[in-house]
Amino acid sequence: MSTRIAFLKGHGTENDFVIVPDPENTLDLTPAAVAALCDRRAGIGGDGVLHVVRSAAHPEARSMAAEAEWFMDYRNGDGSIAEMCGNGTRVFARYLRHAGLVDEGDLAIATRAGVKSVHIDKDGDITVGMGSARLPEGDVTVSVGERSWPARNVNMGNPHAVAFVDDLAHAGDLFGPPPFSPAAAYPEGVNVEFVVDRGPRHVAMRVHERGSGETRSCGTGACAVAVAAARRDGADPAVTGTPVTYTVDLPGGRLVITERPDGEIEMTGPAVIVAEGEIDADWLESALR
Ligand SMILES: N[C@@H](CCC[C@H](N)C(=O)O)C(=O)O
Repeated sequence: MSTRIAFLKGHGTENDFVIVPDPENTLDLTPAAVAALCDRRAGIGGDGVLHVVRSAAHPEARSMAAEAEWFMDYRNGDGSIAEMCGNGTRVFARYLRHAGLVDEGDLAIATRAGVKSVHIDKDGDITVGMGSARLPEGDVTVSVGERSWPARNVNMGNPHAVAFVDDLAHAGDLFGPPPFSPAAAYPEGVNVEFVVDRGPRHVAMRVHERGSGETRSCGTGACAVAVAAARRDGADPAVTGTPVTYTVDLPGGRLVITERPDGEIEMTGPAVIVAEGEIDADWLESALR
């Protein structure tokens, strides 16, 4: 009988994840193993993996252990490592609650982008304090087919290029990453958001994620879009002293993003656990050969 590895499947506005609880960090989750798990035909399927580890047991999180017991070791679907995943943080919190490891209310989760404060509401939604956005200077152009748009650099711990377009269909079929220039703008790659207006402080977007392709939602992307839209609309909470809220519609659902005068950005949305089971360790091993 082969060894079994517990897993769960969850999503946040249809950004879906394979959740692998591994409190003592005993699993060797190589990039190839992550890609095999995320494969939608030969594996379980997901945009990424949420490796659930005690902060004290992970070399990248040990320094955060006093503030946050749990570390979200997030991996993209192609096995690459990303600094932060907004939807993943909500789903991670939902898992901790589901497993009885935390209560409803406030908790802290360690990520590669620092400790994030999370609130699990009784009504089911989860709010994540995403930290503040950085808006690096520099002009970037994003292209799809014959069309090109200027894009705004927004860093939410991970990099984003936000392009306002007339029609989300202009983003085309995002099988491959849309080219951007200059290439030097994002040496580590970038997540690209295409945005249209839906109404006052209400936008809709599509996203091509670094390491995962087009996904049905991206939490850090929605925050980047809200900040880019606010600056375009002349709204800066740091200047006015008033919080600004944008509703962001994504193919997989809706997120509400509030930027406060101190720069802190709060993202609120759903997070769902849909299944749990066991991975056959022999299959995973053979998938790596
Ligand atoms: N889907 C995530 C972002 C995941 C990381 C991203 N693909 C990257 O490489 O930066 C989210 O909800 O924020």
